[in-house]
Amino acid sequence: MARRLVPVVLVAGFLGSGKTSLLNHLLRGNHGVRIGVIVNDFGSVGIDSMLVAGQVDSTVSLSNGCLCCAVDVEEMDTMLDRLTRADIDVIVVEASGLAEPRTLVRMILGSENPHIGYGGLVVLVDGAEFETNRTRHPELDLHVRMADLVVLNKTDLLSDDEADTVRNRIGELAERAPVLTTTHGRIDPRLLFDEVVRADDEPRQLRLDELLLEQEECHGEDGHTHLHDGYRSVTFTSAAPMNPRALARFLEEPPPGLYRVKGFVYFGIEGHTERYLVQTVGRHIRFDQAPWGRGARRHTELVLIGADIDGDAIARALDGCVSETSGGDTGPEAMTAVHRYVVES
Ligand SMILES: Nc1nc2c(ncn2[C@@H]2O[C@H](COP(=O)(O)OP(=O)(O)OP(=O)(O)O)[C@@H](O)[C@H]2O)c(=O)[nH]1
Repeated sequence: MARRLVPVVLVAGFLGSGKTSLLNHLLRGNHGVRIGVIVNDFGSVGIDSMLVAGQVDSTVSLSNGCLCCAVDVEEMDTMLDRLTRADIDVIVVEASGLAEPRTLVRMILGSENPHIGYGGLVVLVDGAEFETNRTRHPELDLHVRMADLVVLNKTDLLSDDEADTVRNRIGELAERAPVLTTTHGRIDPRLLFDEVVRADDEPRQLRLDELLLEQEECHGEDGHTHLHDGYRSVTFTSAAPMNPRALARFLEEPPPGLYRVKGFVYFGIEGHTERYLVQTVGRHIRFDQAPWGRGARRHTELVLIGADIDGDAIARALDGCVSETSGGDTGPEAMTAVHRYVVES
């Protein structure tokens, strides 16, 4: 079996854009997922980590300033290592409002920890302050461009027209990244990580986050009804093998709004008939090879998740990646298109 990887999700955004709010929202509505948190405070007082909903055990706080300049890769690896040993399902790094996301992305992609995988760069935008902030800090445009997912926050402070204007601006910058519109960072956690089914679901004491969730539900404030915001998932299956070049092209140039793809693929090419597990976040692609279970039917099954995606167009594009419809090109050499993304375990 391929090793289970702990995704590391990076949450960035300018000062006050709503990162801590989003993190707290994830911690409260975690659907049983064990979330490890690295909070990167700017300055010597760990304010942000104090604001993170009581999850002190699983929080590693950096009180020595901005992550991108104060922590080298080895130090980051030590923190990630500590969290992966603690039986964590996902790690969320909240970057300080001044951190440079590019450095963080490089740190995760360059990490030598074999237990972690890149979980995506989420960039928050303060809808009310975006134009002012980007005038003063032009580098914010670059941050939005790099995002795998943009969260347009604080829309309660905007009229519909103003929200459209900011959304269009983000669309120009981020081109294909999905844009979620929300308040108080309330996005659907399932966009960032999978729900986990545990064998030990027997009666037990509620954890703090579950208590908080229950309290929110009592007050009718559970975010679930507001979460969806155009987010949806599409499933694709094919019994016929997939064309590696065509599928790689599809993943490299994902349709607008597509954020994640996960599942397994059957290429059926001589010497490459094993099961290829695929995970993408934005344009970051990863394949792992794994044997088929005994008696398992050879086929492809993908789940595609995004915001405002066109399910029919995606289905048509993937139908076009099935070998028999894509017109040949399926010799063993075609597998190089996929093998460059295979991670040896
Ligand atoms: N009106 C409104 N206020 C919000 C929203 N989201 C966050 N806030 C408020 O904005 C302030 C900043 O939010 P945080 O979540 O702390 O932002 P942050 O990005 O972690 O801030 P820094 O750590 O300073 O970079 C807080 O007072 C929040 O309560 C929103 O959608 N609407």
